[in-house]
Amino acid sequence: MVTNPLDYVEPFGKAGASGFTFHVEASKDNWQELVQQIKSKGMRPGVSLKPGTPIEEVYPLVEAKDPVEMVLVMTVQPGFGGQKFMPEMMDKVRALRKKYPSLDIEVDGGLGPSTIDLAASAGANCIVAGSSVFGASDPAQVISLMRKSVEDVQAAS
Ligand SMILES: O=C(CO)[C@@H](O)[C@H](O)COP(=O)(O)O
Repeated sequence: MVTNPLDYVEPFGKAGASGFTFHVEASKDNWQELVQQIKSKGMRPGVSLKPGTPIEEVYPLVEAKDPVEMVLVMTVQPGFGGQKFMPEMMDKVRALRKKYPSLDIEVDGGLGPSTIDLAASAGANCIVAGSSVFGASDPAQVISLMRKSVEDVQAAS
């Protein structure tokens, strides 16, 4: 998380990033400008929220005339890898999926074989995973397992 995301839009765009996700907590006063700047640099805008932030805070950004295209629900406190997944964050994912059936919903923190089904069944379709992949003896197998969990939920809905 950075506290001044606007400062990073241009350098990230120049570096070739395809998406730019900023924290709603760090952009209360300028998220509209941020979204416009991100799009003007050819990147896809997303918004993230910390575990203590109510999900309702991102609704205006999803429903704006110039909307974000992805919501990232943090399932740990932002900062470092290897933390424990917070299952109670799935209430936020469920609320988002119910309200926005085709929105990209990402989860980040503590995702792996033991937590992926909870996230996928709640409606998450983009998964950030660090420790479970990089610490695995067979990373490709862990990725396949998680992809299948998401695909199985999508196929059933
Ligand atoms: O960096 C953070 C949070 O800021 C981590 O959540 C990683 O993005 C994912 O790491 P694991 O939890 O999968 O180890």
